[in-house]
Amino acid sequence: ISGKITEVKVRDIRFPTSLEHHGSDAMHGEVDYSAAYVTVETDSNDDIIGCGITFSLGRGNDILVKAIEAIQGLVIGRELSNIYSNFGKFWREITQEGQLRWLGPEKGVVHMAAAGMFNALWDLWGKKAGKPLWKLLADMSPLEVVNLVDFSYITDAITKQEAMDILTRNKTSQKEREDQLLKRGFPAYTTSTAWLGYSDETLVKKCQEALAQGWTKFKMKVGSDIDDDVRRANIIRDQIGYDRDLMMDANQKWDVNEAIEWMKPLVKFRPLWIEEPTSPDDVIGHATIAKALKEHKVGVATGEQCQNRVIFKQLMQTNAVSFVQIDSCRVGSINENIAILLMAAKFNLPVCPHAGGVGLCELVQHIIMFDYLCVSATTDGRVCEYVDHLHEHFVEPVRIKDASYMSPQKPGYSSEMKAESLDNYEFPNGTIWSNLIKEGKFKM
Ligand SMILES: C[C@H](O)[C@@H](O)CC(=O)C(=O)O
Ligand SMILES: [Mg+2]
Repeated sequence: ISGKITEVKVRDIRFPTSLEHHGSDAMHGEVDYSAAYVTVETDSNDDIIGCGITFSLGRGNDILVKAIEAIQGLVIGRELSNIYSNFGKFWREITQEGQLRWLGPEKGVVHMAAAGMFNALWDLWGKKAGKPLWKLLADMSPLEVVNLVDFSYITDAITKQEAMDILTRNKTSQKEREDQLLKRGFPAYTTSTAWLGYSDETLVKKCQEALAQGWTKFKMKVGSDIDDDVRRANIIRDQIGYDRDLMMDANQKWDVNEAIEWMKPLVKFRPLWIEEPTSPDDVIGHATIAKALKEHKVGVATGEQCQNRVIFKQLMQTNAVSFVQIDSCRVGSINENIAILLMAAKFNLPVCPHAGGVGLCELVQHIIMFDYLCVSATTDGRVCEYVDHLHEHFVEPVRIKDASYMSPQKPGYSSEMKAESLDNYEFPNGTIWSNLIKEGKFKM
């Protein structure tokens, strides 16, 4: 790939989802799904622009924009051939930059900023290669994949050679899985039916709509009030029955012992997992909860706010996680997510990605499809989250058929947003926001 990066732009894009309580949970009451939206331009004459996002809940999205601007200078002027010929090395150069790393390292705003930048660089690579990213990755040799990854701090859990072995053993059967993927897609579950701020009537209506659309796996929010959780779980089980799967998500609400206690009246609803029962940094706490819930056959899921591959490693090493929830915008883009997929394969744990928000479904579908084709090589016990909001703003929105993600076909990472949406939802001066502010519906 020839050419040089000439420009990186970042925009603060926000959607007023709080107006209808979409996205609400026990810790994040009123949220405005937002994207720090990155575009990367080059000096080639092909009009191709790499588009990437990183995700936030509204306030603070401007901080993400600033953090991405802080790495702009490290990217502008770089030759594409130099970046992509050893992408793992370039990833390390950016995430370990001697001054910026003090703000992380590899965690929080700076790491999410790196995710936004690398997501745009991945989109650019896919578009230049003329392939959707799942396919670009799937067509790489095991060695090329391994070279995308920074193995520092995880070699006690997985070596490069072990990663090569995992990728190599799956190559011969890859074609069959690709045929399956193109026909059937990758299995999904829905979270859109049971946000915490929805009334009981909305809950029933949304469950019925989802059942009519063929959904078989559902996630509900818990953790604000135990009686409320029991009532809502009853409503949902009444609607979906016990042949379908139900997952529960506490979004970090509890202390460790509180989580174990709180789950006691909920285990009778047979949740497949309890998600984020406690602080995302508490590895031992997750292990304690997982051990206590094992007899009830309730797994522990976590990852959407897991800061990097090191914490994922520890969660896996200590049996603290039963479902690994990678996220496309929290850790350092595809490069770091591949490290997590490889560790999950080594520890024999299913990866069930976190998605939703704005654009998270569009992006993470590529990663889980690559996992199916080249890393785990199975869909057994695997399911990718789906949330039915804001897809209309994307040039290639996700396609769901029979409760499965159908594989994206356009070149790139499906991360490009429509120009009109960007203009309307730019914060605070886009038309949507200036009207809301004028009408007094939003306070700065
Ligand atoms: C604040 C977000 O909507 C969060 O509740 C999403 C989440 O936890 C999930 O989708 O899982
Ligand atoms: Mg969650």
